[in-house]
Amino acid sequence: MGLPRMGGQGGNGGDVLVVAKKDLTLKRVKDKYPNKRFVAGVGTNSSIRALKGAKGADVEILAPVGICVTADDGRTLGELNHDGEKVLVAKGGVGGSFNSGFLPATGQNRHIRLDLRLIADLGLVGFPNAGKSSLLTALSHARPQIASYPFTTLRPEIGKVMYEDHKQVSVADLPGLIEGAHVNRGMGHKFLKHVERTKQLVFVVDVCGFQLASKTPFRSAFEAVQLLTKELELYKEELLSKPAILVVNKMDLPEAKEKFRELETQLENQEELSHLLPEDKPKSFLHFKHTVPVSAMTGLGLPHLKAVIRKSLEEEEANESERHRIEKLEMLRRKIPVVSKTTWGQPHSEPLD
Ligand SMILES: Nc1nc2c(ncn2[C@@H]2O[C@H](COP(=O)(O)OP(=O)(O)OP(=O)(O)O)[C@@H](O)[C@H]2O)c(=O)[nH]1
Repeated sequence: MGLPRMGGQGGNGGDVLVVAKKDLTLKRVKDKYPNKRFVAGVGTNSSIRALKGAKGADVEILAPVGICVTADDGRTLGELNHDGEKVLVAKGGVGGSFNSGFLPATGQNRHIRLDLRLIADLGLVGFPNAGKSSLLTALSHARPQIASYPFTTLRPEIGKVMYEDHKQVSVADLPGLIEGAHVNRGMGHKFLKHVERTKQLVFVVDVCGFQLASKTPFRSAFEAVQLLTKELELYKEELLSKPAILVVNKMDLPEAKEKFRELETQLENQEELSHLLPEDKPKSFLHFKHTVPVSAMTGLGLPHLKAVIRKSLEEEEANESERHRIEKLEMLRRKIPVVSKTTWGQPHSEPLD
């Protein structure tokens, strides 16, 4: 409020902004703000000592880089592509002054939606040479570089998997992960930062295991799965809450079938076998929605993998829309007071539970 006697001007209300912060994930944002309601500070009235009242405190909603902010009418309010970028979502009301009869104006009030712009539906995660690029080529129309030495993939290569009914699914081949990627070894963070921007993960392992270099130890397929899990966990644990599919590649190699059976048994008994793993085993084991044996080279198992990918995405979409429906209902329930019919003339409100 302005102070009429002195022609004073009240302070403006604070603003609500969304601010991009690197290394944040959408899940962390959700957990941090369970109420999903943000109210900026009220401006102070003008007084004899301060004819112009102070502005109310702004509220900053921290969100991951790559966020698109939309209003509930579908209008895009802004995109945040770099750390520290901000978008104003609700402006505080202007303080009262001579022009407004010294009364303050109401601030903006908005429902917003935060969407992480995904680079692809699925992200291929695997140690170098597991055959991610070969798999992407075999599944889609991408033409990634393929070579028999590690780190061929330097940046995410996106391929489109086509289905007979023209449905398309995008798959990103993320640069080769190595042990210690979470501390930025190899392509470390460059790789890991993309993982958040895919809906689901596809772990790719060589059925025969791998050895990164002559000085590093040999890792079985089972160990590769656990080490990949550990790398993701150490970087950002919540990445492991994404649905995951395990693709066991190079099934054309001799003894692949026996090795695959062995891996299946090991995955069924992960807890009991944890003592066999290297010291840095993951805190919790991943349970894959599907485990699919393939050969990117001969095409074995690829039609099945395509079907599994689609099924998994559709299942998640159904879960997601159900979650949205429940959230909307919850929101309505909190917002709409019920006017009791029994107390005519004296409406009283009660929550709709
Ligand atoms: N036998 C066999 N070899 C394969 C198969 N898939 C890939 N390879 C070979 O494995 C090597 C590595 O394949 P890539 O597709 O480049 O592996 P990548 O995981 O993308 O490797 P990075 O780009 O380093 O992360 C190449 O020599 C491929 O020819 C397969 O199904 N069977």
